[in-house]
Amino acid sequence: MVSNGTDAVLVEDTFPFNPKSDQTEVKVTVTCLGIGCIPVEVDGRSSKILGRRSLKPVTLSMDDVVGCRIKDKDKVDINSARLDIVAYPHHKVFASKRTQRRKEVVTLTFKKHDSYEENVRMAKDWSTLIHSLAKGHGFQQAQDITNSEGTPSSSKVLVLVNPFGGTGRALKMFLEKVVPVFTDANIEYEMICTERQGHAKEMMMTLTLTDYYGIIIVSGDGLVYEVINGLMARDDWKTAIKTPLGVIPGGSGNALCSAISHSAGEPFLSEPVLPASFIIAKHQPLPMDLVAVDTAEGRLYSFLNVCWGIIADIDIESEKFRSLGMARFTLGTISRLLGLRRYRGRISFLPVGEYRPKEVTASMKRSKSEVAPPGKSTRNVKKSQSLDMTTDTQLQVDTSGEPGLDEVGMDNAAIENSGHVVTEAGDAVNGSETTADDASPHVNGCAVDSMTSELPGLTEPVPSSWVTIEDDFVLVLAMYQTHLNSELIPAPTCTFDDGLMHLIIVRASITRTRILRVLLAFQEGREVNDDAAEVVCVKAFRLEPLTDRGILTVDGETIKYGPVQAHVLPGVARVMALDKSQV
Ligand SMILES: Nc1ncnc2c1ncn2[C@@H]1O[C@H](COP(=O)(O)OP(=O)(O)OP(=O)(O)O)[C@@H](O)[C@H]1O
Repeated sequence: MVSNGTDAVLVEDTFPFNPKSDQTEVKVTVTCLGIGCIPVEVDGRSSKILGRRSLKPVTLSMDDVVGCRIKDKDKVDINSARLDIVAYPHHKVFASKRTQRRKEVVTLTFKKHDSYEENVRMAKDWSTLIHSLAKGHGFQQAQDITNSEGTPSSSKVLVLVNPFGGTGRALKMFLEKVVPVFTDANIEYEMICTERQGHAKEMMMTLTLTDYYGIIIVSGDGLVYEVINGLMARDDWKTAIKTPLGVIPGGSGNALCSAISHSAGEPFLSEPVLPASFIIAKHQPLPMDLVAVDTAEGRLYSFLNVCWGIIADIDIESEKFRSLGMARFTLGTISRLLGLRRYRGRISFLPVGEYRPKEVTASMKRSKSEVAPPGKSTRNVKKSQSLDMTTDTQLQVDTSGEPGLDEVGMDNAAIENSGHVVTEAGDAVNGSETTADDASPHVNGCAVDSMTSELPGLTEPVPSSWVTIEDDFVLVLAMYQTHLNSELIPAPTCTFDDGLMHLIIVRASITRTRILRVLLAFQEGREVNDDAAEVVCVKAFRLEPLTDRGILTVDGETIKYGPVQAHVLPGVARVMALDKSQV
């Protein structure tokens, strides 16, 4: 039924499953619970009631089990002890190819002994074992359960609910949908509703963290950002930031939660709350990179992205339509495509491995005089007619037709003088010789990977090992999670702790139609395939906008417009996620 040679049986017994005491065999292995023949409740209804009268053997995967609970004493059979085992396996959605998790409860009745105490002790042993296996602790022997490595020291989590996040239903959602899963998974919690912007950050700065084994954020990315920056502002930030963070989608974008669901293989569809609650119930904290972002106003700690250009504009300018949920992004996209803006700027970065410029033809042919030294302005480089439109301008609004290369008929020669500049120490134009090993650990003698390391000041030149591009851009987006929101997946290959930023650069030579295609690729989680767009894996970057006005965001929050630079802090934080490879 359950056991095979590699999945040894840890405990087994027979149990009565009806008042006439028909016996059925139940076995527990590291990976599953195998039951000979027993009624199972699905969504609160018994399988008998559901019409499955000829009951078949049931196998519940430990991956789907969230917990067990000893039930109240039976009023009739007073010496028996009953144990509910709760799982959330996937079920097919009617008339669809999709599956959805649904609750199933298996009740085992322990009545071999004459006293309730002895029966309940047995039930508790089973409960402890199953509970530990459900959390992914791979015990080979039942007696190991007393030493459950990884069991948190505190028994409760702190839940922060932003009552105004997203469409303002976070509290109701938590009470109605999340609390039942937490109850099934024996999760104790303390809940606090945030009272104002900044409240969560203040709390994190003074909280006694040992009182909790994790912090659950029921809101959007804004509250996660506050929690992370609050933890990083503490004197004990090195340990504080290791507090596992869980997220329930109560905002409008929910990028982190979408990334967590995606990486766990749990589709973030019409019902994202149950999978998110399930993932938290499984409690498998994974390391997560943070990114230190230096701005003119100081340092921030970021977990999602740094964004400049069309996507930042869409995100921030559609804030006023927050009550529409995800629809606000669609509305914003249409508006920004109609009034397409290009931004002049300089992007410098430390690539991982060899950097091969995507839009190379122009750069390759460029004369030495057009190649700016790192950190030096190249504004006086001669520009083509079309790109002169945006040179030295404020933010440009293009109200003409398709604006890009296609329409104005720029050829390579024109591009050659267009002000696209790629610089790099050594053989700049032919691409860097830098290898992953060379690139990752040192920038001007600083270990970029080290949590204490610093990049040069924002006004100092970038290190000579960096690549610099000066051009007109439609988008510069540094991603370190797969998702931008629940519908856009610009960096599908990102993992929580890959120690990288995926720098997406879209030049202003792109047309509206092609931008739409890029956005479609983001929506479908596909690789972007456009001559004007490139994705570079970097350890650090500096972005210097050369327009006076524009929107720059970190994790969806607007920051002061001006130069920013960022570097990765690999795996410093922890997030409650599921490693699909282990599921
Ligand atoms: N009680 C409150 N009143 C007003 N603002 C609050 C309160 N609690 C938290 N906030 C702030 O609300 C802002 C928005 O919250 P959050 O980002 O979590 O939701 P969202 O913007 O809808 O989601 P997303 O960021 O995923 O789009 C955050 O900046 C947060 O600090």
